[in-house]
Amino acid sequence: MDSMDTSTQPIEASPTATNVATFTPHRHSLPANQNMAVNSQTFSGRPRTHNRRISDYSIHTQPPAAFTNQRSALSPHQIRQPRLRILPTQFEDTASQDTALPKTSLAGFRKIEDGAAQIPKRSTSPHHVTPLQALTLRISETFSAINPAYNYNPGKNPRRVLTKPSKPAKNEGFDNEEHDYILYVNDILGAEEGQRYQILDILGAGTFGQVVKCQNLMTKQLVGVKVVKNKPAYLKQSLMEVDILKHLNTKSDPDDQHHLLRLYDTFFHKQHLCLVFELLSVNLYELIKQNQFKGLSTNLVKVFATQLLDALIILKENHIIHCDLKPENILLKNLESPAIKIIDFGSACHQSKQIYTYIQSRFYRSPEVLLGLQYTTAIDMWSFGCIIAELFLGLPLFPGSTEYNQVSRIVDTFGVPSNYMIEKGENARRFFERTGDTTGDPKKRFALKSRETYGREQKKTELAGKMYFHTTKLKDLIMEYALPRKGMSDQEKDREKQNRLALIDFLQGVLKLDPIVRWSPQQAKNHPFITGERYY
Ligand SMILES: Nc1ncnc2c1ncn2[C@@H]1O[C@H](COP(=O)(O)OP(=O)(O)OP(=O)(O)O)[C@@H](O)[C@H]1O
Repeated sequence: MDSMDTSTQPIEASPTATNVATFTPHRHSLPANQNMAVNSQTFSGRPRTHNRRISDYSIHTQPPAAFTNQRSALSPHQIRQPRLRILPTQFEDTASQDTALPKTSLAGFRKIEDGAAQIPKRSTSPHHVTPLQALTLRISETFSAINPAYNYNPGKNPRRVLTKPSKPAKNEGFDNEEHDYILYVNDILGAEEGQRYQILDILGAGTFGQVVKCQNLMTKQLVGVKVVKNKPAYLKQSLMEVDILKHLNTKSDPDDQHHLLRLYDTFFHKQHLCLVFELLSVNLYELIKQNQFKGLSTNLVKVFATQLLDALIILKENHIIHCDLKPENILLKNLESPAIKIIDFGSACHQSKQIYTYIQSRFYRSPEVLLGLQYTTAIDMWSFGCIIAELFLGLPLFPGSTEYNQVSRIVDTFGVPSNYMIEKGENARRFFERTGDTTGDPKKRFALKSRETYGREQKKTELAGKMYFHTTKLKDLIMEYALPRKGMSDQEKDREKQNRLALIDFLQGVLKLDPIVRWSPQQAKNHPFITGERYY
């Protein structure tokens, strides 16, 4: 096992693990009583790359009865494994024909984003104060009315801390033990005129630091500020992110037309590098989750795919590899339209200056990286294919629980890679062995080792991966997923069928095992799934 592979360990295995996402989907198609009889389980997934996070998510769902007997043994840290299955015969109202974002999710996001929505509304009468208002919003006035000596001074309020852990430990007490700057609401980042940012809220925390919503005190512009950890390795890698974003923003995409994050400014605050970004909205993983993991319509998937390909063309032209493309790193610009941006260039590199071999988040890790081959911008196309399938299906296409499990899922769907990939790949002989069989395809002389053989050789127990779908065949998976919708006309059914056939062909092109023949973003952009031409 790769020494950096944290995939088989519980989440605390990653020294920098910071993000733990908890997901609670339920399926509308289940009877209400089944939805209530929740059976909560967890699986460790969302692995991170070199020294990066493992997230862990819980899925609360009741499995369709037909599949309950297909469960395989659970690993100790997978005791609450999800048992979500897609029943081919199950009809769901998922495939909306338009490209609007799912309505339920928007409502959900607004609630989260607009804190005011949760504050009780004031009475329309200027004089009337309800008891609830008197004891909440107007508590200070109420105390003053009771005791004229009472004097409320907001300056004495305790500062609301946004960083976890919040105990000062390093950098003269400014940082916690994880080298993160301890952030408080309303504190100011930066000191120079025009570069002072008031902290409003936390947007996310990752391997490299924390991202906070801020307001520029001079221009009043709202921005996202990444406050990088105060550690040389993170600083060095983040300076690379700055270089790449500056190049992309100024040279490759000066007019901001290609769905790449904008970097506005950089400065240092108390020895922390701060990156000022345009403020974006929720990520595509959140969108799938808010849609109860049901998957998005083919039309909406197409809209996202087109924008991603546009961005990937620019990256390829500039020989830049993102190295960590996944739904969490694709953000909606706002909640009103499906416009997206790619973020997190913290793992990105120039194709000719590769530093790491252990890259990409496991679910989206390409065959060449898994096998330990030289890699190119084609690894982002593999991640792209996995993301597109996930947007449609609502669940990851290859949710590998370990590196072996990741490889075996890919082999189950697409077969064994060509001889040359296995012969040249530094890690390949861990997973594959030569077959004695000289009949059949001469380009395929290897077979995947059995789980038992792999476990014995690696001196660890390799557990069977969980099946989230009823089939490993891509065509069946796409064609049988929640179709047909109730009330669909024959014409609509035919259009949906065409869309799906085009999607299958598209995915087969961008998910080619061999990076040399895998489609480039430009090739993929000309496919009928994207152009809308009829697919036969
Ligand atoms: N410009 C932005 N606008 C809104 N939210 C953002 C923005 N940039 C980042 N975020 C939020 O902050 C999170 C962390 O950001 P980012 O992925 O850049 O950090 P990281 O430390 O590199 O994380 P990772 O561990 O995934 O590499 C994102 O998942 C996202 O939710």
